Amino acid sequence: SNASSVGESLDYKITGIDPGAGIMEATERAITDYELDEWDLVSGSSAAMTASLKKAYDAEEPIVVTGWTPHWKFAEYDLKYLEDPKGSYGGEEEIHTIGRTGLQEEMPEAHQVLSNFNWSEDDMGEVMIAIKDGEKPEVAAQAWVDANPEKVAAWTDGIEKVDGDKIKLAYVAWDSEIASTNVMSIVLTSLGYDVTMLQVEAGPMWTAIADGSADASLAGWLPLTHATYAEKFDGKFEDLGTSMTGVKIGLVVPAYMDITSIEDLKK
Ligand SMILES: C[SH](C)CC(=O)O
Repeated sequence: SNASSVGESLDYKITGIDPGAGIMEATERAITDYELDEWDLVSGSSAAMTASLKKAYDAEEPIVVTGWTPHWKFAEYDLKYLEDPKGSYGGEEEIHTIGRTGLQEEMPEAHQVLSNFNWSEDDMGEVMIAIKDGEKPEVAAQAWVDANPEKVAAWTDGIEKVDGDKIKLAYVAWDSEIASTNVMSIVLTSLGYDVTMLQVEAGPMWTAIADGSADASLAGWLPLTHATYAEKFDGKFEDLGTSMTGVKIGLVVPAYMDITSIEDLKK
């Protein structure tokens, strides 16, 4: 029998996430860069992608997903990134906190906490995995805050409490940002803020910060992943710095697949 090509075994489909995510733009770039002409990128959502990943993995079937680190899937499954010799996905990425331009003068205390916010892949992983295992996001976040008073104090020490000031945090339902936004919501609430978490798609998230309808977001993946949004809204947002470095986006497959590079998808 003729050995089916990788593409045939995958019906030439890459399982993506929400269409506005930067990883989707990077994957369209990879399809061009690697001349994957017969391939289609299927959009959906982060939750749908992880459901498809589980289904394929449990059946030990082939699958290629748009993946990123940090993410609980690497703790759950034996996965690997496909090498990206043409650099379609960039190199080391960072998670930035972004704020609307008036934030510092109007909400100095929140601006300071948001600027101070930083945590590790392990910190985020604890919250993400608890949520994956069925915990409500706000419960998982509260448990992490309760267990890490010294890490939270490093963000909030010396910052005056406020009296019910309203603040709106915009985010996209990526597991990483569900975790960080729920933790920050709890921390800002402990400082007296009345916090609203606004879950939107990536484009509307950046738009909300730029037009001031949201105050801040912990979901700015830069320098490459959200480069298009950062350029589009240049001058209309403030970069409050990184909450995590050494993060990554790319194409991810189960370790049981015997391909190692995006180049191998052409075979
Ligand atoms: C899915 S990554 C967290 C961010 C992005 O791709 O826009």
